This record gives sequence, C-alpha cells and structure tokens, in this order.
Amino acid sequence: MSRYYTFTAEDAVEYARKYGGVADPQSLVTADEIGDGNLNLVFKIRDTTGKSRVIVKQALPYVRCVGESWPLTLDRARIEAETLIIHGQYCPQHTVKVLHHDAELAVMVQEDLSDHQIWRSELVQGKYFPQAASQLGEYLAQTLFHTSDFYQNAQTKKAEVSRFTNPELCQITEDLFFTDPYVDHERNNFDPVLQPEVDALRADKPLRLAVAALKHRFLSKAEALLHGDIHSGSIFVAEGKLKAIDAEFGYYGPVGFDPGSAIGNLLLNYCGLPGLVGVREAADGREQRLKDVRELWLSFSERFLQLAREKSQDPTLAEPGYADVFLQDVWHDAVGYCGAELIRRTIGLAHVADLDSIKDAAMRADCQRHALSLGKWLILTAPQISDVESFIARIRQFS
Ligand SMILES: Nc1ncnc2c1ncn2[C@@H]1O[C@H](COP(=O)(O)OP(=O)(O)O)[C@@H](O)[C@H]1O
Ligand SMILES: CSC[C@H]1O[C@H](OP(=O)(O)O)[C@H](O)[C@@H]1O
Repeated sequence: MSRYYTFTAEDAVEYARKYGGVADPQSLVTADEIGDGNLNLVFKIRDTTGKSRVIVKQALPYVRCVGESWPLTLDRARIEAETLIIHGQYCPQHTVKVLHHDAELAVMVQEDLSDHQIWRSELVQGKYFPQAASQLGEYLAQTLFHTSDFYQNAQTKKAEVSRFTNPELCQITEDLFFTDPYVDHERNNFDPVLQPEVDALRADKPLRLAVAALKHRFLSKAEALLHGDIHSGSIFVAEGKLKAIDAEFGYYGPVGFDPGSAIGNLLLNYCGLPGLVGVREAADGREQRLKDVRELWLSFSERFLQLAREKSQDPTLAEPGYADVFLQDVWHDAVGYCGAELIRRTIGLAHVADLDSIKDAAMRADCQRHALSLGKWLILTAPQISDVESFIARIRQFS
C-alpha cells in the first residue's frame, strides 16, 4: 500500500520541520500554497516572523492545470529530485538545492529562492539580467557534458538512461510540442483570428516533415540527462545569480533540446516585447534578447568544448575536433527545437505570459503571428543556419 496522500498546508509545515534542515524547526508555523505551474503543489513554509524559509513541493496524481481527468504519474517527483541532484553535482551554483525527497510521497524539500525572481516575470516587465544568459549556458554545458557519453562510463550511462526513463512526461512533450499544434486537437488553445496562420502551418508539407524529424530525434537520441523543460519560468534570477528549478521532464534526450527550449523562450519574449512595453520602447529590449541568445549559445558551446578537451573519458570521442562536429549537430537541433517551442507556446495547450499578457488584442495577435512565422521559418531553415551570428542576423532581417 502506498503511503501517498495529498499534503495540506499543515502537513507541509510538519514535513518541513522534519526535513527542512533548519536549526529551529519549531519556528516553522505556516505554509502558503504558491504553485503557479501547470502540474504540482508548491508550499512556501514561513516562520513565526513571516519569513519564508523552505519550499515543499509535492506532485499530484494528475495534471493540476487540467484536473483529475488527466492522471499523471507520481514518479515525476522522483525524476525531478534525482535530476536536480545530479545537475547539482555538476553545477551547484546554478541548480536549486534538494534538501530531502521521498519518492512514495512524491514530495521534495528545496532551498527557498524567495530572494530570487522568476526570469520570465522579469523579462515580461522589461527587466534585464545581463549575466543570466551566460550563467544558463554554463548550467547547460556542465549538466549536459557530464551526463553525456563524452564523460560517463558507457555501462553507467546505460543504467542511467533506464533510471531516467520518463515515459509519461516525455509523452506530454511529444504530444504538446510536436503533434498537437499541427493537427486539430482539443488541447490546442488559440485566438480564432489566428486560424488562417494555423491552417497554413498544418498544410505546410516541408514543415511537417521537419517537425517529424525533430520529434524522431526527441524520441530516440539518448545523448544526455536533459532538464527537459528549461523555459524562463523554470529559472530563478537575482543580481548576478541564476538557479534552475522544476526538472520533472528530465530524461536522456538530444542535447540540442535544452538550449533550443531556452533560446525559444528568449525569442518568445523578443516577439512579445512590442506588445509588452510599446513598439518604440521594444527596440532596446529586443537587442538585449539577441545579446542573451548569443551569450547563452557561446557560453554553452565554449564551456562544452573546454570540458570535452579536458575531461572526455571515452578515448574515441576524445578525438580532437570530434566535439566540434558533435556541437554542430547540437546547434542545428537547437534551432529546430527553438522554432517548435515558439509555435507550441503560441497555439498549443501551454502558453506564456510574454505573449498572453499583452492587453491589446490586435497587438497580441500581431506578436503571436510573428512568433508563429519565426518558429516556422526557424524549423525549415535550421539545417542552413551555420552559427549563432547568422541566426541573429537572420532574426533581425525577419522582423
Ligand atoms: N525553490 C523555490 N523557492 C521559491 N519559490 C519557488 C521554488 N520552487 C518553486 N517556487 C515557486 O513555485 C512556482 C511553481 O514551481 P514549479 O517548480 O515551476 O512548479 P510546476 O512543477 O508545477 O511547474 C514557481 O513559479 C515559483 O514561483
Ligand atoms: C500539461 S503540462 C504543460 C506544460 O507545462 C510544463 O510547464 P511548467 O513548467 O509551466 O509546468 C511543460 O512545459 C508542459 O509542456
């Protein structure tokens, strides 16, 4: 019999007292449920002074934003905790710290990042964190290199691929990213004014073929332990600091998926800026986003290459020049996944505030059209975009 039960605020306080690692557990007295994601309960545990001290996160046996009609495995809580623990081993400065977890209760106690802000909220308000993109590149390089075949022993890696098999969460991505937007599905969600663009997308044979190839690689390329959902809402930032959270979509997949998702979310903000801050004011923010894209990719690829030179364990993959060849494929994958993220966040089930919070309906639709056409064009031209400089130059021309 499972010990699982859904926590109340009182249960969360009691749990935090036991497992929060605070010196004065009895001072923890209240819990606020603050979850704003699509899936789980998140409790902020406060002390007698009202200060938030520790976070208790618990998975529900269903998708929170849809309800009990969409059951979902509790094993995602184990996957999330174990992914964060491994990522924290290789990049502690940019990974939220897991203090305790219990797979059966589907619960995890985490360090409290209340002195940080969710990066998406800051981007939506036009706030700039100049170091965030290169810090995210560092997180991606450290976590993806150290869990790849360049570094891991081949036997260990195969066992890890099995430990992180995450079929139900992967299926969400497989459906929401690669299938639903290109068919008439009840989960899709878009303003009817976009119907002509959506119809054109669905009728575009070369696009459908390119998306099929992206999905096929997502299904079959077990290259490294991905975060699996690294959008700007899964990232906390503060002055000079960045921490990734929310790794329940972790699995062994194509390395390009993580940087592609991250860049896609920067470009969703790029597309939304005219509606968020005004057409004239958007220019500076857009330049910052392009700078972010460049820094993210360069810090990721340069660190990955350095790690490959200095720490590759496999004697064949250590061949000088091979990591460059590998990263060229990763780049092309990343551009394609970036395009798919732009499309699915505009017309699929799960949207982003960068577009949806635009108040003026006509402006919102224009920004959404921009995201759709940019996404489509990136997916189609990914094989021809050789590097981040030409990527940025083409995005500028595209606008
Ligand atoms: N370690 C943390 N410290 C402070 N707040 C957090 C922490 N983890 C999550 N949160 C808050 O809870 C929200 C939802 O968390 P998240 O992990 O994204 O949930 P979900 O898995 O449902 O998407 C975040 O947007 C953030 O506001
Ligand atoms: C039915 S889950 C939809 C969507 O939610 C996840 O994002 P979040 O981190 O906001 O919970 C993930 O991106 C899924 O595609």
